[in-house]
Amino acid sequence: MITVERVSKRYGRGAPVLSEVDLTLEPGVTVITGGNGSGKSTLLRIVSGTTAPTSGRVGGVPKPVGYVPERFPAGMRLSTDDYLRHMAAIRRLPTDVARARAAELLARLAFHGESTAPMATLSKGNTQKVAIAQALLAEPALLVLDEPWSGLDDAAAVVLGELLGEAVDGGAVALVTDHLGHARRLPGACLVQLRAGVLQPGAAPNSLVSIELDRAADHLDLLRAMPGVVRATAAGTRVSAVAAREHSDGLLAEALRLGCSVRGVRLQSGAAR
Ligand SMILES: Nc1ncnc2c1ncn2[C@@H]1O[C@H](COP(=O)(O)OP(=O)(O)OP(=O)(O)O)[C@@H](O)[C@H]1O
Repeated sequence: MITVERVSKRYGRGAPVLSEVDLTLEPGVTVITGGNGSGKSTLLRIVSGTTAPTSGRVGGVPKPVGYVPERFPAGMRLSTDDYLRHMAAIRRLPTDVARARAAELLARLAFHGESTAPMATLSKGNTQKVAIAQALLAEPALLVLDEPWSGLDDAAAVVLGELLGEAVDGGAVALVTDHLGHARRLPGACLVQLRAGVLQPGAAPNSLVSIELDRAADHLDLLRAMPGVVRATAAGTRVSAVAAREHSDGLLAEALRLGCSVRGVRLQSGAAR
């Protein structure tokens, strides 16, 4: 469990950006919501250890930490391959393990960039895929993701939800901002809001629907790309999908149109932690 205790932050002599923030982070996904400038990125940087609070403390941070900043450094001359090798070395990952994990992550995210070219030449989405890959290289116990869905295409957005689900299933703590609305649909996601640097306690239960489909595996990519689909995995010809409740009718209609048969539909309630 990570404890954020009375954390305040001001930059220079400016007004406080965070005021006495108290927060407990448990394994699972915690989504920080709030308007522009409310202090979300600052809080994430403090929890990730990249910025020091002006007062207060963060305790119990497990290692390793994977961090995706809101803005990846621009103009990187390193190639994707060299950058991921470098990040793996910093985390003391064995070379062969790191190479295999990087290849797996880039393949799952459908990275289509030139991995030997300078990262500065990559598209926004491909750069974001590298940012996500480096954060997940060492199977982090704490994942701090600042707008990680930004720039991702629909298919990669679904894969990121799956990767996050796998990390959390493995016991990781994930602290996320996401103005696109993907994170709040993840199972069990806990939402907390910042308003002008003050944390507003409370959580919104998010309703999700589990859908089991037969004769569906050939359509996995199409189903994954449907709006509101949080995850979809295939086993044999069957597909298990989890979708936001407001999108489940659309998903079922499309599945039937594709010739799948519906084996089961179950409402999940993402209980607030
Ligand atoms: N390094 C910095 N130096 C000075 N001021 C900063 C710095 N970083 C952030 N700020 C200021 O702190 C306030 C909160 O910024 P922060 O980026 O944490 O908010 P945010 O909620 O993530 O915003 P957004 O949704 O727009 O990304 C803003 O007024 C911002 O200008």
